[in-house]
Amino acid sequence: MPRKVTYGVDFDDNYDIYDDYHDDNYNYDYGNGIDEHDSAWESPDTRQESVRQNVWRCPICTFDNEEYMSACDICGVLRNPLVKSSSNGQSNTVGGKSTNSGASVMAKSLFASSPCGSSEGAVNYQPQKDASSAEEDTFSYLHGNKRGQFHDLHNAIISEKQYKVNIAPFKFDIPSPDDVVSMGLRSYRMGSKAASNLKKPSTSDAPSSKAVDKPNSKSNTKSSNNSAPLISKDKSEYVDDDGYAPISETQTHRLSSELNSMTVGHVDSGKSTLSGRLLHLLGKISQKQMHKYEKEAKLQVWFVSWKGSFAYAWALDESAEERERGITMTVGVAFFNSNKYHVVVLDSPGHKDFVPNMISGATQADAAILVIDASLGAFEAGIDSTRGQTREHAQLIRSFGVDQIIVAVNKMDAVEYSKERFETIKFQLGTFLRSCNFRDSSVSWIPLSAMENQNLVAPASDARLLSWYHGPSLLEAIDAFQPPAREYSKPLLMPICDVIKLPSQGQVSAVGKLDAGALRNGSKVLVLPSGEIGTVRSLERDSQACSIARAGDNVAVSLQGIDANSVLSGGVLCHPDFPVAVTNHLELKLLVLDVQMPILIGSQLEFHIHHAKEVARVAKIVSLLDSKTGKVTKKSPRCLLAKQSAIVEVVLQNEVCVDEFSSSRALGRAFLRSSGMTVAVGVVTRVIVDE
Ligand SMILES: Nc1nc2c(ncn2[C@@H]2O[C@H](COP(=O)(O)OP(=O)(O)OP(=O)(O)O)[C@@H](O)[C@H]2O)c(=O)[nH]1
Repeated sequence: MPRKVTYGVDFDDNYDIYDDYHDDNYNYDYGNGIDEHDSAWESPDTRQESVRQNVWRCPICTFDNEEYMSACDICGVLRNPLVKSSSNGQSNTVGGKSTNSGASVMAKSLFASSPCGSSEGAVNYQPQKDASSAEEDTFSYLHGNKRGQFHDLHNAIISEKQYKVNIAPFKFDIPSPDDVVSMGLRSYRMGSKAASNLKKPSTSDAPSSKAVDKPNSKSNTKSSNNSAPLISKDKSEYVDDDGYAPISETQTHRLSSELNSMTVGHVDSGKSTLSGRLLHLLGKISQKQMHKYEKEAKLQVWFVSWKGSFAYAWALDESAEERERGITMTVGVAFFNSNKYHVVVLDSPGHKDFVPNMISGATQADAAILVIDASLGAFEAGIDSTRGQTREHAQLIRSFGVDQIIVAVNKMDAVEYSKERFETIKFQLGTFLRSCNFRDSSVSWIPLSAMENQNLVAPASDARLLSWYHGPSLLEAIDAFQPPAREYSKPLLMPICDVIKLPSQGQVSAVGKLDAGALRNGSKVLVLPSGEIGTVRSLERDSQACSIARAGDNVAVSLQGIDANSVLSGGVLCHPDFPVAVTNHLELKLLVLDVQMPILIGSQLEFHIHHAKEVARVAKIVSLLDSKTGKVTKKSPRCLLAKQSAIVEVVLQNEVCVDEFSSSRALGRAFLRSSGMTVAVGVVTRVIVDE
């Protein structure tokens, strides 16, 4: 296949806006010291555990743990480990601080040998002393943090009875009867009956065990910048017409990770139908509900020839206007469980007018399903550089750092399941995706039909497809995604995508995905840009109350002690000791897309960053960069043309919450749009504080 594209933007593989911003740029390796980009981050050597009433603050991730916890519930750092290591039996601590990369050594010793054995050179946990003597022990914070290991470590510790570490069972908070915020939200979403039936969560609701990811948590929510309501769906499991049984509850107990998967693609490619069909097949939409959708859809689309598949899109396109117009306008949110993941489906709008909503949704995506309409002429329209959204969506999700995608070549029924058509699409689109810096190994190609239920959750049954396709089904391809890395060991950061207000009760909830850190009921949070501090009153994940949420979780955070008007979508919740910058003056490294009009000094553009949108003026074009090397090729050019990369300064009409990309991916990616098109993608290189 040719390496260079013959159309579209030539994104160089080396150009780091599309590149991976790999671990060397963005690594929290405590074993090697501190991330030099994060100035606010104290050296573990200088950080001390702070103890407040009934809680102790983890020195690594800043999470406030209950007094009885011996290890941080989020990052697993031991509160008070006794380190006895090295083959000569001497402690590896100097001045009370660990001199080696303790966590990985400890994890290794725990997993490599019998938990109660004490192999040479291993670090052993001593039976814990009483609380007072434990307090006297030297703090020895763990270094060498590798994501995921701490939880395993933590689990290994708490399951090992010989080592008494005094970790009391996790205590779950049940909303008190007068907790109207929590109940209000729940009844709003699930109906009062569901609310009253809500059981006390089981102890397996601890974040590491993911028990909230129950297959019968059946809510679909609609999220947008416009405080769209969170709407519930009926719940019941059933066996599909095709005999496909949904994944069982016992299977889901093995789920390891939450995965935010976004469906993107050109208008009418079948994103909502595909998402709705998946939910239906996986038992997330009951037969009863499906009949209801069918009836409603039949009434509404009587003027076109009726297709049963309309009803599937109904599940995701919930607003009256979306249903009436037959298009998705905001990002539909729903959940299902695959064998490996708790999948959060973000169904994005394909119409170009709603790309800003798609951008907002993409802030939360870990992986994407790029839906392609295989019908003759439709694929060509989607890939068209001026009118098609396939290209824009692929560019946008890549520049959001999403590097693993499934290309779902949908509507294969419309082309008689033709292998040639599939191969043509794969060749043309594959060339473009490579030019956006998607690696071949991170792209799966799945031919399917959402309407005829071919190759979605089980192998295809149509002989025309079976004759040449023997690869994975869509669900298998989803399970093949690599688990997303999470920033558990950083201070709390949650970009707010939506705000739910219950004015009658004066209550407010911020909705979003935790980008870093963790939250629990009672945590203090700083709300920016308003600068107010509130207290977490309750947390909801998948419409279920939970006591704790951590990086990667999509939650509704109900706040108290705060003016509801100070919580805005586009804002941020963060740790009070680690505020992010709020500014209207930024330096950006940009890659200009396939634009017709040059970008000039003084150009007014739409500026998008996480869930915020502002008017931006290009104040200065500092330099042009070589797109291969990133070196400055020209200082102070007068304008920017298609495919050029550059350093620019922009001034925004209002302040937004930002961070440099090297410190925060979520707060450091920006998009510039004009006349309904994305004209440039970029990263924040400097937050400029004006005198
Ligand atoms: N033949 C055929 N039609 C399909 C298939 N999947 C979806 N459709 C039809 O394609 C049309 C658009 O489907 P939607 O699911 O609304 O498409 P969408 O991509 O979500 O649309 P937007 O979100 O508005 O961009 C509807 O008429 C569907 O019935 C399929 O597999 N085969």
